[in-house]
Amino acid sequence: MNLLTALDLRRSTPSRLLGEPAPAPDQLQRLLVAASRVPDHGKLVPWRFLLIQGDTRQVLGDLLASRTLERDPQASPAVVEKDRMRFQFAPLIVTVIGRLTPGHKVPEQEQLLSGGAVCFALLQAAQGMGFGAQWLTGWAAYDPAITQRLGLAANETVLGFIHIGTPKEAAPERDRPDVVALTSDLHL
Ligand SMILES: Cc1cc2nc3c(=O)[nH]c(=O)nc-3n(C[C@H](O)[C@H](O)[C@H](O)COP(=O)(O)O)c2cc1C
Repeated sequence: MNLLTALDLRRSTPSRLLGEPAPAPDQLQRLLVAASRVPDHGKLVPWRFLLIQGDTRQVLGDLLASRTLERDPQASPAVVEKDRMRFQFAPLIVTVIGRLTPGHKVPEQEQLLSGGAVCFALLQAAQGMGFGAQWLTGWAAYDPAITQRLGLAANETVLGFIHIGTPKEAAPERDRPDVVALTSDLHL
């Protein structure tokens, strides 16, 4: 399949539809290498990967559940359970962490964009290898108590939790943007 066709066929597989098997270690390595081939102004490599897999997913889910109750003691059991399960479906979550260099001549926005490109490339690479994937953040990506437990430094931020696994069923399609309506010519 050529690249253009692959782009046309890309879609997310919701994490709840993802299961075993996960990419094997050599496949994961291959995915990360492919995803790292992104534009990077200043060659800062302003991102890194943190893998969440195995029992750690359950531990993290429990952490999210207790944090939810800490943030809102009135949270319903359904909400708490949803948070407990967030990392339970896909067997592998690749956390893409932005590592910003403040004050650099390359603006922080561009550093973040390079990391965003990594997230998107990872989705494409996973699908290209026959896996399904979804880019998720959710409140946990921005919660200081959680990001501290993930080991993020002060200049780091979660750009995405990329859930990867084997689709249990075909991913749903959704309406796509009307590019004609979104496109105009510059007239000066
Ligand atoms: C930065 C970012 C964060 C996202 N976080 C969430 C999320 O927390 N929950 C969610 O349901 N979708 C989230 N999405 C949307 C999904 O990744 C995905 O786009 C959506 O499931 C539609 O699938 P598609 O990729 O086939 O368009 C996020 C997307 C981006 C770019």
